[in-house]
Amino acid sequence: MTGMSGAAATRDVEAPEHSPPCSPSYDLTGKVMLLGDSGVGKTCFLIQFKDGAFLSGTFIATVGIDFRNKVVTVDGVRVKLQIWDTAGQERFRSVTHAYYRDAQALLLLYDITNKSSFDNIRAWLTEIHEYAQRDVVIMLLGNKADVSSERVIRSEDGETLAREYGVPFMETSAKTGMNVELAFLAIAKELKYRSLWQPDGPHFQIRDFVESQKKQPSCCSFL
Ligand SMILES: Nc1nc2c(ncn2[C@@H]2O[C@H](COP(=O)(O)OP(=O)(O)OP(=O)(O)O)[C@@H](O)[C@H]2O)c(=O)[nH]1
Repeated sequence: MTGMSGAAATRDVEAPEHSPPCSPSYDLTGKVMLLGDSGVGKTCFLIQFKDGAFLSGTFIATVGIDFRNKVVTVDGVRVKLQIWDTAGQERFRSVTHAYYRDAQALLLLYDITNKSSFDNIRAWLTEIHEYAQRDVVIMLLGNKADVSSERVIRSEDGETLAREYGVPFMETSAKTGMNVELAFLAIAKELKYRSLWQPDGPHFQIRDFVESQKKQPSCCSFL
């Protein structure tokens, strides 16, 4: 009933009068995918958002694709985010391509301590443009911002790349939780805005919202 396909989130239709008197626990749904090289922290990012916990210890690569749901409330509207955690390993790409089409939003992660994960962002964006909806919401995230001693990608480099592609950007930490909730909140707000859009209604710019709300890592970028 509340599932969405296509580029815009859908509103729940009102239940017919003969339906049982239970209201759905959300007003909109949206499908979000986490993308990026293996090891950038996609699974940890999702678990931090969903459970407020950080998975440390042995790294177990995702096999194929997995998902979790979480409802966030933005401006009184409950948005159920269905979040798909994809495997970053090359051998699973053909599996994940099939899921791009229905996604309303994509969180594209690199690891600030891993240069190749940053260099591969352009290839990820090419893939996104090939397989995803044209108006999919994309956000670029530089994860592991807590590991400042091993930083190899400056925050400015992330900013510059994001500006080139016209997407919002912030650095995040799945370990400390920095900016994790904000990333999903911004997506939920954008989906709500698109779903309720009216020519004379309020205006929402996801990039401005992210810029005004994002936290910077406690230690500045010094590279
Ligand atoms: N310090 C720190 N470590 C992190 C962070 N996010 C993830 N890690 C670590 O990075 C490793 C990889 O994390 P995952 O979340 O499994 O990476 P992934 O992107 O899901 O990898 P695939 O499933 O192979 O695509 C794990 O050892 C995590 O503990 C972070 O924000 N900070």
